[in-house]
This record gives sequence, C-alpha cells and structure tokens, in this order.
Amino acid sequence: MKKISIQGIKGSFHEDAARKYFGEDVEIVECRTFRKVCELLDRDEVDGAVMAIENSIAGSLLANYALLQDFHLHVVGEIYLHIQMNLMVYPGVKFEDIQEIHSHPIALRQCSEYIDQHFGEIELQEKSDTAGAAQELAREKYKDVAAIGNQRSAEIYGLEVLERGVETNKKNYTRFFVLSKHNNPIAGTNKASISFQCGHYYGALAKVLTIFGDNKINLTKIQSIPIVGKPNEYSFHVDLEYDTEDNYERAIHLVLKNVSSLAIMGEYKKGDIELNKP
Ligand SMILES: O=C(O)C(=O)Cc1ccccc1
Repeated sequence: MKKISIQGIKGSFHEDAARKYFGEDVEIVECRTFRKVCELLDRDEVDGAVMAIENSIAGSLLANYALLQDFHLHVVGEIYLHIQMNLMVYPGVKFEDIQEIHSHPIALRQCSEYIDQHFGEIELQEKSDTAGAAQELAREKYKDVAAIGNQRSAEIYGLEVLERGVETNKKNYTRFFVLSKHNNPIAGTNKASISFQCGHYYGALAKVLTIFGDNKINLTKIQSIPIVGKPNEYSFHVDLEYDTEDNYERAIHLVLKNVSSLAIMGEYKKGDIELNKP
C-alpha cells in the first residue's frame, strides 16, 4: 500500500485531500511539520506527500513554496478541496457550556464571523491542525471547549457536531500539491508549475509573460518568493495551463533564453475546483 505523508494527524483536511486524490487505498503518515513531510519524502520513507499550497481566502503558503525549492520535490498533481467547517464538542456538551474554541489558525480565521456573532470575546486557541484540536478535545473530555474542523475528524474522534457550515465564505477552497521525490513524466498533462529568476533590467519579467501569451499559455498564478541571502531579489513561481504540450514546450524553450535560471517543478493534470458544488 502506498504511504503518503501529510502535515497534521488523521482526520485533517490534508487527509481529506489525500483521500480525494488517492482513494482509500493509501496509508496516511502523520507529520508534525511540513518540513518533516518533505524529509520523509526525501529519505524515500514515503511514496508521496500532499501539501497545502494556497487557500482561496488566506492566500499562498509561502513557507511551503520555499520547502519545495529547498527539497527539489516534484509536483505530480493538484487537488482543490472545498473547505467546510463544523463546530464540534464532546458528546452531550451544550452550546452555552462553550468557553474556548480550538483549531488551526486558518480555520479560526475562516470562521471569525460566526465566532464573533455567537461567542463574542471567547478565548481562541491555535492548534497545529484541526484534527489535532478535535483529538485533544476528545482525549481530555473537555466539557467547555469546542473544536472547529471537518466531518471526518468528528467521526474519527467521536465528537458531536453542534453546527455545520460555520465558515464565513462558502466558496472556500484549499489547493494542495501532490508531491513526489522522483519525476515520472505522465502523458496527457495540461498544467505545469515552474519557478524562474530573471535579471534586474527593464521589461525582464514582461518579456517572459509575453512569450507565454504568444504561445497560447494561460497563466493561472504568479507568486514571487524572496531569495534567502539575496535581499530585494525574488524568484517567480508560475502555474501555466496549456491545450497542447507542443505549445508549452515551445514557450519553455523561448523563456529559457530570457531568464537567469528556470526549474520545472512539475507537469500534471489540472485538478477540478468544482466551483458550483453546494
Ligand atoms: O488543519 C487541517 O486540518 C489542515 O489540513 C490544514 C488546513 C486548515 C484549514 C483549512 C485547510 C487546511
């Protein structure tokens, strides 16, 4: 059975993402940090990893972009997960008993309107993942704490869901990368993630972007990342969608002549964002 490392514990949104991509037939390997996720992959102790890279509300996880670069990992796929949050308690605990809410900081932020409306100045505790908050609540049998997380964590840790859909914005998606240490090219790709640096002269970046446009390549994301040790210099991480691999290869060939360095992080099949799902 394939082993897939994730940050956080079983029940987290990372497990949801891994299951959406790989199905039930994988072993989830829990890691405390994203660095550990990459280390296990680098040491060939797992076959793949799933890592959040951006959220439609909170934005990019820049530290994860930096890890991809440091560990030279390959992006072999992507997953968009519709994030729905639930307010969960130890069975029997009532709404009026809740004195604290525990969850991942992004989850707390995404539910701030609901929390403000129903709990006002309640104490919020940040945990390293939503499922970890749920597990601790269940283990310690807290009678005055609620956790915020997904349905899977409520089921695994035996919590009662007091309210579903407590996220402020219902169009809340997180994008995850599927990572591999080894690059096994697949046929029929239509998306790529690349990273490049260009010189400090006028029009340098514009020239690169024009090449993509001229070759019918659709840029879906551009993210600048500071280069450690080189203040005021950045690398650009770009996601590209293409109709034909020929167009893509021609564009990359031309771009190579206009950048100081370029790395192809991966070519893969684009994930379905399912925007119209309820
Ligand atoms: O804490 C989790 O369950 C995670 O997988 C991280 C996360 C937190 C909030 C939204 C999406 C992913």
